[in-house]
Amino acid sequence: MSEFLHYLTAPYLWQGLLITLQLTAIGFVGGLLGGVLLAAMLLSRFRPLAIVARIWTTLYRGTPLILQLVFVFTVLPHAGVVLSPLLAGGVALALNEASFFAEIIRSAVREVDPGQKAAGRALGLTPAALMRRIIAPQALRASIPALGNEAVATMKNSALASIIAVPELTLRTQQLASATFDYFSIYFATAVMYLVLTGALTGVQMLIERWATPGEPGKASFWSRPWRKPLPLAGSEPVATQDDDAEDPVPTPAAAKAGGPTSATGAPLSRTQADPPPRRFGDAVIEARDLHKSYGTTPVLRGVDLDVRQGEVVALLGPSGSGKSTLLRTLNHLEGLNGGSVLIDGEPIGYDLRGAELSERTIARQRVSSGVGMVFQQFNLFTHLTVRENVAGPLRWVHGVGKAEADTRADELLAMVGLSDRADARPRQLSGGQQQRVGIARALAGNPRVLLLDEPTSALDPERVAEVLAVIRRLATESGLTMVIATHQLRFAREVADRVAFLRDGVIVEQGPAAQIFDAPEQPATRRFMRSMAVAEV
Ligand SMILES: Nc1ncnc2c1ncn2[C@@H]1O[C@H](COP(=O)(O)OP(=O)(O)OP(=O)(O)O)[C@@H](O)[C@H]1O
Repeated sequence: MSEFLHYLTAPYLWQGLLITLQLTAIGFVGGLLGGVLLAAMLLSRFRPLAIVARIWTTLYRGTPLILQLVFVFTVLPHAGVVLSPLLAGGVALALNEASFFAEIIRSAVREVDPGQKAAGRALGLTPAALMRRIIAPQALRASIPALGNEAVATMKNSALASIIAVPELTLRTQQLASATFDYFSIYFATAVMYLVLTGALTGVQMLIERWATPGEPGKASFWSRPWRKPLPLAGSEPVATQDDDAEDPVPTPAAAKAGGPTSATGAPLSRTQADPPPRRFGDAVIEARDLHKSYGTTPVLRGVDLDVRQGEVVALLGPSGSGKSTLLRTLNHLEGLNGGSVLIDGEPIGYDLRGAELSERTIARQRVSSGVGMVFQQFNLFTHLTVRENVAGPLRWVHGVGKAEADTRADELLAMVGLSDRADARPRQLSGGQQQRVGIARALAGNPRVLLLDEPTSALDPERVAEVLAVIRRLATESGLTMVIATHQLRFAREVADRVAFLRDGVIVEQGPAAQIFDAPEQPATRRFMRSMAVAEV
């Protein structure tokens, strides 16, 4: 025991430990930076970059680290790069770890909910803003356990640097044991040192995980650090609270009544209905012409024509799979087209005048200037942000509104949908109905001219449907907002829609005033659908 304690405190081994820590730090930090770069290349749409990154990761993951160490140490000097053993060991470790980090980061980025990515795009976030504000924070959080594992692996792998004479802990252990023949005590002391270090790394990982997990009761949260929270503003307190189970929780959307939400100062956030862009095609805000869309070889839209006029509420009805959601998603170019065109206020969206698809960055700007907001079936709230941040964030990142003003605006909108008291909650702490009301508030924040609602109540429990329909009903009847609603709620559609378009197999088989389509549909398919849905709704 005394030998063990003697070696455990031996300066010779502690110096080795210090070098092990240095190697680990170089390997981890360098590996992380390289991993981010490689992951970006792997995810790039520019195929040559992705191919280079794939070859690199295959080479580095497919060959032993010990060979890579020798390679860096002995081959680089021939290219005029002479590194000390410590630096060569650190660089070799970093190069090796980079390919593992790249795969961790790549898969974490891919795992971020595609619905949230679609919501970010629909809100007008550019690809860079989407990555920075929505994808990276969530991917980073999801990567923490795997990154922690890699930190431990880097430390253990650093022992292999002894092969190029880096005097780290393992090499010194071997040297000391060979000189004293006291193998057991020395190796035991070294094992304890490694265990303490790797245990400390695991502890740090767990702390970071706790810190970065938002909304866990009793846990400090990276995303809700006190110093990140907005200061309370005079008059910015939510003005109404609402019972979760209330049937009709919506105060009057006064801002929307006045032509859509405006900023806290009363100034337009991006554009206003009082100052519309010049229209070239009469009163139509949306003009969809001969839309064709296929997934693979399966046609989903087969020549859809749809005009929506300013202030009109159009209900898209049709059997499941008829293409309602797809049609809505083509209207703001969340889905590209195989044929046809969409004009918003006379301007094509997604394509230039020659029909070439524009860059995502340009399309993001088009989405903002065209003023098309969207509400999703699955809500698609940003799960790493609070309710208020979900509404205020896009205002800041897309419309350039200051934080205080954006928060005030968010609070106004949350009051409007009856969720003042949940502004600091995380989306997963809300019921489905509440989440959808936040989704509506978020879509209204940018002062849209047109609101697309993609089956806004389909994912809700029956008892939550009424609260969301109440919000939409108020918007439809009081705000003057142009709306296109895909829905299976016939009674609701009949109540709010000015016009109904009935889709079947990717074609609008009948469209006209709501009363006519509901009371006297001309097409047998429409009649059959209305009959079957009426039975289902009884
Ligand atoms: N990303 C996709 N990849 C492949 N097929 C898809 C995709 N999205 C939709 N589809 C298919 O396109 C067809 C139309 O889907 P869509 O969601 O537009 O219909 P819908 O009328 O909205 O249906 P529902 O009322 O059930 O939501 C369906 O057959 C669906 O399986």
